Amino acid sequence: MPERSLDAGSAVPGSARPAVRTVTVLGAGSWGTTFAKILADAGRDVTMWARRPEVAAEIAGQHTNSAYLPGATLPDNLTATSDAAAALDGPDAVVLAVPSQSLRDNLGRWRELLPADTILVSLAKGVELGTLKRMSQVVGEIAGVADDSVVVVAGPNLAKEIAAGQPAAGVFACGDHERAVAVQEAAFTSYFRPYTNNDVVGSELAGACKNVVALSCGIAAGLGFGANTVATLITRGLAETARLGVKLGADPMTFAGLAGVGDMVATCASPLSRNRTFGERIGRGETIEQAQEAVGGQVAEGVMSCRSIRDLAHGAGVDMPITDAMYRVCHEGSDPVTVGAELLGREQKPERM
Ligand SMILES: NC(=O)C1=CN([C@@H]2O[C@H](COP(=O)(O)OP(=O)(O)OC[C@H]3O[C@@H](n4cnc5c(N)ncnc54)[C@H](OP(=O)(O)O)[C@@H]3O)[C@@H](O)[C@H]2O)C=CC1
Ligand SMILES: O=C(CO)COP(=O)(O)O
Repeated sequence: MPERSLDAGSAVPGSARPAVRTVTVLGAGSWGTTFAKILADAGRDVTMWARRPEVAAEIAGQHTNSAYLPGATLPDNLTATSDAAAALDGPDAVVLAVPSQSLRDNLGRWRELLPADTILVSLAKGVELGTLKRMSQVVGEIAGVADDSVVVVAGPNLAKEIAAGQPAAGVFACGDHERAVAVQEAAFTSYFRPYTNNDVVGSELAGACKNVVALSCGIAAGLGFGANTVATLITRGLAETARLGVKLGADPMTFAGLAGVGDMVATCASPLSRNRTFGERIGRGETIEQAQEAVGGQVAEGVMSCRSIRDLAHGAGVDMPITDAMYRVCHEGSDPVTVGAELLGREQKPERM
């Protein structure tokens, strides 16, 4: 049984707020499936698109997604298909839940199928290689909508915990407050509490950058270092994230919120994080390929985003030493111990710089 009635998302009479009663989630990985479960538990009729027919059949027939969320049972008002046209037959909102570097290609295939005026929601936490665009900018370009009309989901949201019903909060950022509230209402359950925020730039950059910092925390753990080292990386990682964000127009307070410190702490500290796990394997001396295997074919966005965020920071004239270090480890084959020593030995400076 859904927790909330289907009327919960009705448009407020006389208001510009769109109603969100039916939702399509494009992508059936860990977070896509968990977010779909949240929406269904909140009373929405949800259709998922999975690129592999067997995944769609399992979700629709058995109400499970054993490859991504073993042990979780999905609600009856959540179904799935591998036919994108069928999935996109008139939903009030469309949630984009594929990895960042695949969003442009996937969305290009779906563009003609998107219903007019549907609310587009982005779950991806990354910065596109080459274009250095945030995900809402990619969506804006491909779907032909204003970037800040896209609702961006951020915050400390490790999928497996939320799928198990553990309490968490998220932030839904959008330049159009009514759209953010419409999705907030559609995703409010007893275990997931969404907040709204109008800082799309800050929320997206916070979500992308923390994956890179989580790699560094994983490496530190893999090298055998303890809480002081991890806390130092979290704090200085947040400092360089905020430096980039503010330079690119973000509200500095976003980095003190769920999208900032919230997600940074959850991802950098949890063994459930794919990025942290990836880093830990590297710290233990494994190769990039072995580390990728450890995350079971799932996406560790920081591995690609350390390159795009580094390029973005260079272009903006912002110093991001931890991101630079992760780029060198992941893409230039640098030794994590040497890179760590260089990070510590940088020129001394005041904390707030
Ligand atoms: N997992 C989490 O806890 C959270 C994840 N996020 C973010 O959400 C986004 C999606 O993550 P998540 O659901 O966890 O990802 P997963 O790696 O768990 O799943 C990716 C999904 O996208 C599909 N897909 C479609 N096209 C591609 C492609 N070209 N390459 C790879 N996969 C493709 C995959 O299909 P197939 O199964 O066929 O490979 C799969 O259904 C990421 O940006 C992530 O950072 C945000 C918050 C929490
Ligand atoms: O974004 C996440 C938690 O908020 C998930 O992090 P990972 O992709 O590292 O698992």
